[in-house]
Amino acid sequence: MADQPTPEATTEKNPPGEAVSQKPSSGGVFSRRRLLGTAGATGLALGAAGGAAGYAAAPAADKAAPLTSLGTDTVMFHGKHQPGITTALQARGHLVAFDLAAGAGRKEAAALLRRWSTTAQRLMAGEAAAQDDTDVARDAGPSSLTVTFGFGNSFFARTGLEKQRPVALDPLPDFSSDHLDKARSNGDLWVQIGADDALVAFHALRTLQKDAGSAARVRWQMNGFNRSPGATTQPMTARNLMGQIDGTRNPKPSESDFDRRIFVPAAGDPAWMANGSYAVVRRIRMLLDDWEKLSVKAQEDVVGRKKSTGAPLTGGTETTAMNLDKTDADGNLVVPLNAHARITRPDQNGGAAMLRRPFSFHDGFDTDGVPDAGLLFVCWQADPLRGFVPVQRKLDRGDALSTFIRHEASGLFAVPGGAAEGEYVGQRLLEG
Ligand SMILES: C=CC1=C(C)c2cc3[nH]c(cc4nc(cc5[nH]c(cc1n2)c(C)c5CCC(=O)O)C(CCC(=O)O)=C4C)c(C)c3C=C
Ligand SMILES: [Fe+2]
Repeated sequence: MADQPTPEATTEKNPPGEAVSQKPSSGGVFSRRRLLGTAGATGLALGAAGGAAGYAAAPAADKAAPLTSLGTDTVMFHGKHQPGITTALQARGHLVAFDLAAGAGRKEAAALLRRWSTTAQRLMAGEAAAQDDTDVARDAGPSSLTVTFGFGNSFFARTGLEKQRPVALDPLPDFSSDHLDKARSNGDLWVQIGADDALVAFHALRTLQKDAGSAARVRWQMNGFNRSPGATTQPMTARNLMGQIDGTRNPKPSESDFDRRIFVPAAGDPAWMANGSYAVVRRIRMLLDDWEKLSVKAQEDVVGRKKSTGAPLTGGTETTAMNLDKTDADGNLVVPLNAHARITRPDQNGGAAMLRRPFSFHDGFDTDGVPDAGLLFVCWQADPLRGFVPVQRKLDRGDALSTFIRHEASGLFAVPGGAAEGEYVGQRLLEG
């Protein structure tokens, strides 16, 4: 099995938050975003850069120097893990859940995952869809397109695979602050699409939806975005719609416990989830009218970090360790007890950790002018009971940020390991 390039490339040479592409032809590693002088990533990297393949390649006579390398950046479909987990944040994202159609079972699901995998592989390589391509992504390279597939709890009963359902897919507990819309939650199948070009991302979404044919129909869809590569003068961790630097303390692939925290072990249970991960998806509305009324100082107390730099309120730079015990001249804790960045720390939650890989969203304004905007919070972990659940329980009991956010939809999905060459995603489940 060809592993995806491991993100060790995020080393001292590449500051936290920088995306790195590997260029297999030269064997060397170069950072596209360093070349472009930008970032907007989570400190996670990867992607093999290659020439734009398939219909993205212009006739030789017309070839002009590319404006940037953004279009040619390619992430590999085949690998130990699925793409879109440790891949640097992309500028555009679609999250979409499908339900199997009445009468569709294991056979139809297997055929669908086979079709989807073929499409994902082709599109991620910059090729056209196998049939009836719409030309929407024509002229563009793969633009770091990733497609990631997952299974929801309800998938297993519908396909007669109950015995294969992981315990980790048991429904998430209710949280007292939840305002969940069931119609926009969960689903039999989940697809995450990310790309640095909006047309490339839409093209993938539409192609995969057409591939579903009569086997499955869309249950819900959410559209998100992040900063575009090249927008900042230097590599930086992304900001969210509250203006905070968000992603600083994500686990790093270079850390020794990264794999253990984020991925199911190769010998894990059930066997078909080897090298997979569990994705928790939450549509979190930000109450921006209230948030924006706060002074910057008050906003910083909510999080426990400086808004401008992301540094802890106890001093230093973005990556300086937070001094949890530091007090001011009046004896008050500098980082308040309910500050979000204090209470979400693994050392305050029995070691619970997750990899946050969100997209921002903005779905217009309500009739009263209130923005329907926030965070499509996607987090990855080897086991939600040792990742999202204990931390969200803690947040539910008293997080300073909770006054300014509302969880509106929720999903939990089992995302199997990456497909080997010649395999489709989920084959070990569907044909095991
Ligand atoms: C249950 C998990 C979490 C939810 C839900 C959540 C929502 C949420 N967070 C921010 C903004 C920030 N979060 C930050 C850190 C942080 N948040 C979580 C977990 C959840 N956040 C964790 C595990 C951490 C890291 C803790 C640590 O290891 O120190 C930060 C600080 C900077 C950073 O480290 O990323 C910000 C800012 C928003 C806006 C939000 C919901 C909309
Ligand atoms: Fe957070």
